Amino acid sequence: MGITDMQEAFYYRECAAAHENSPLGLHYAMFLPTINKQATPEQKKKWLPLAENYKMIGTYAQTELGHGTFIRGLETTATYDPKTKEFILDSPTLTSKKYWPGCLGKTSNHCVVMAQLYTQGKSHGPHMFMVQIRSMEDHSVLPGIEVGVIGNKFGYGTNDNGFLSFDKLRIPRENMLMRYSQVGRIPRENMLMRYSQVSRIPRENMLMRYSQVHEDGTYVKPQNAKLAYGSMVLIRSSIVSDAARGLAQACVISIRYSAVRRQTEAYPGGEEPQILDYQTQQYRLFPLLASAYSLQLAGKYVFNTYLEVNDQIEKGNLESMPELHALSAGLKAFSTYEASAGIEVCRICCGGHGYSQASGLPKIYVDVVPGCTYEGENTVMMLQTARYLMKCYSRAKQGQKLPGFVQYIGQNLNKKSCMSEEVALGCLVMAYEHRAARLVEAAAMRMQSLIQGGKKQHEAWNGSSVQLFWAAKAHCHLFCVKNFVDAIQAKSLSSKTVTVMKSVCQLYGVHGILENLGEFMQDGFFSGEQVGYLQRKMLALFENIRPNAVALVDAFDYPDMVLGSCLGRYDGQVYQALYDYAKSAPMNQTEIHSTYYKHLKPLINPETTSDAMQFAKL
Ligand SMILES: CCCCCCCCCCCCCC(=O)SCCNC(=O)CCNC(=O)[C@H](O)C(C)(C)COP(=O)(O)OP(=O)(O)OC[C@H]1O[C@@H](n2cnc3c(N)ncnc32)[C@H](O)[C@@H]1OP(=O)(O)O
Ligand SMILES: Cc1cc2nc3c(=O)[nH]c(=O)nc-3n(C[C@H](O)[C@H](O)[C@H](O)COP(=O)(O)OP(=O)(O)OC[C@H]3O[C@@H](n4cnc5c(N)ncnc54)[C@H](O)[C@@H]3O)c2cc1C
Repeated sequence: MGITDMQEAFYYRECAAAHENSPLGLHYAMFLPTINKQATPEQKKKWLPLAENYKMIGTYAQTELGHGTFIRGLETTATYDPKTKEFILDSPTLTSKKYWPGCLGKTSNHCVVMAQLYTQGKSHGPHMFMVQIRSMEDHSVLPGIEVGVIGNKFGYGTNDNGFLSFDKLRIPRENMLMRYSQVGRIPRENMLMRYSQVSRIPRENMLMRYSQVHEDGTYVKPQNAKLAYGSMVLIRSSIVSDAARGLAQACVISIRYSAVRRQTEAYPGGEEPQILDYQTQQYRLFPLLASAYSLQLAGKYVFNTYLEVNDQIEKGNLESMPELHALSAGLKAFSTYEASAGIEVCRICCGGHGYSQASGLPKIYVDVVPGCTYEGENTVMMLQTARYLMKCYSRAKQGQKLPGFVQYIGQNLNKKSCMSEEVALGCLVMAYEHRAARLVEAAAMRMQSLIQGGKKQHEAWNGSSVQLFWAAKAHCHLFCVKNFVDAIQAKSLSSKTVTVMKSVCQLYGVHGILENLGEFMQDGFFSGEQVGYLQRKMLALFENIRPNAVALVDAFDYPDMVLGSCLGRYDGQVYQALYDYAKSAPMNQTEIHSTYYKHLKPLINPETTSDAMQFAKL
């Protein structure tokens, strides 16, 4: 299609087949970026044209039957043979078989494989290798490889997630993609070596962007071992917007439908009101609308931060890697948790029709919810963020200045809320900062008390991990609230837009406090009276947002073809669309279904079963 920008290409594909996870999804989302980010210029020159022109079609094969989260526990091995300058890839155990990678089972002819690197008898941890798994002539599986699909899943039916194992497959050193810290360049004649691959291929197939194996097998380690995790950080940074998009689309469908659907007399003999006028419907949907706006802003921020930090990394400055990791890991978890739960609420708010595929909501849900698992299981990601927050806390206690969004850590916790009837945005931010700072401190105190009580570091960590999770979640929630408030206050929006968007932002902050009241009140930061202000403000904001609710979802500007929903159509012709959808159901193409003759007729009219048997033989 000639679109070069990754995001634009994604939107184009979304329009063509919304939430139909593409069998080339991993090719675009991880295989191409991994070559781009983990490759040397020479190797990009060799592979990118092939991959961009769909000669090499690939995926990112890291997860195994036995390990997904714990990358350092992966069992696939890549052992360097200095005699032939090759790596021997092997799946030594049942649990080492790659399992889950998207587009692996039947589509890809290459994959980037994460394997434990062994050279000169020593292990150097997980590294990436470019491996051809199918012939580029006839797509047959190459010798030494077993590959297939993993079978039906909760969703993702259009993606051939697969399994893959190696039986002492020899691969070249050529693909260790390396641009920096090149100690001793790969001999030129090896670099541009024609890329052929069956059994004996030179050692250059190892992705050597950041680390390298010399021809004699000497290993040169990268500036930071986590650079090899870069592709995951990119996807995590993209998933936040992806989750926001799913939640926004679900809000469009459920709020438009709630403006069309009328149900139950408002009073005896009265007309049936739009269900959007029920306060309980507003209580469930309007905060989700606010969350969709908040997550969209958060998604933009984290992706822009990724681009900035990745730029620095490419120039050798790794200083902001930890902060980017903590931000992307935490927001990936926070956004997919919020979006998945929110899409389900949107579905339920549409009653029976929400349960129909005609609503478009099940498809959005099964497309977004695996985001809680892939690219780093959410709890594990939150704990990674907590790990970073603990380090910030101890630095704050030593009087060190903290970067960016973590400056609130270590603040004075004795103050009380400034919340008044007006519910100022600044008081909302202060409340979230206080909550997060308090939970970070509580987790740190818990860790310290366990260690002082004799627990080892890892025991204290596990014994504090619930509080660490709470702290990380509060940190991410603060980020989203503050980022939303900053956007409202910074935006040069028209006064009308600011008024409406300020209400949406206020609702996001107020609702988040009321839904997590214990964490905000545990230390008396809020008085009971101030909680009353918040409750009254929330109900007032529902009334304030109601007249603009449909306009606020129309503003997301998703075309009907992307929503794929009879309930969320722009023209509101819901019932005709549902009826047409039903009529078009394949089972309605015949008046009597063939199974009647075989299974029902013998029960209903046993005497005429013989006709049925005749029919069954047709
Ligand atoms: C276009 C839009 C598309 C959007 C939709 C796309 C759909 C895609 C479709 C589906 C696609 C699905 C595709 C898939 O699913 S692909 C498979 C995805 N799999 C994962 O994400 C695995 C998750 N696990 C991990 O990442 C690691 O094992 C973790 C991180 C958990 C531990 O790791 P490890 O055990 O090695 O480390 P450590 O815990 O000892 O910590 C050691 C230190 O390292 C630091 N550290 C750790 N990690 C990073 C990092 N990344 N950058 C910078 N630093 C990092 C860490 O802060 C710590 O620092 P310090 O505290 O010591 O200072
Ligand atoms: C739709 C889909 C697509 C995928 N695509 C790909 C792909 O293209 N390529 C690829 O390589 N992989 C892919 N995966 C695999 C995915 O990356 C892993 O499933 C994910 O990383 C989680 O690992 P796991 O399955 O081993 O879960 P586990 O880590 O076994 O998680 C199980 C439970 O254990 C808990 N747990 C694990 N470790 C810890 C810890 N340290 N502390 C506290 N709790 C812990 C988790 O919180 C979770 O509740 C895909 C998965 C899905 C569902």
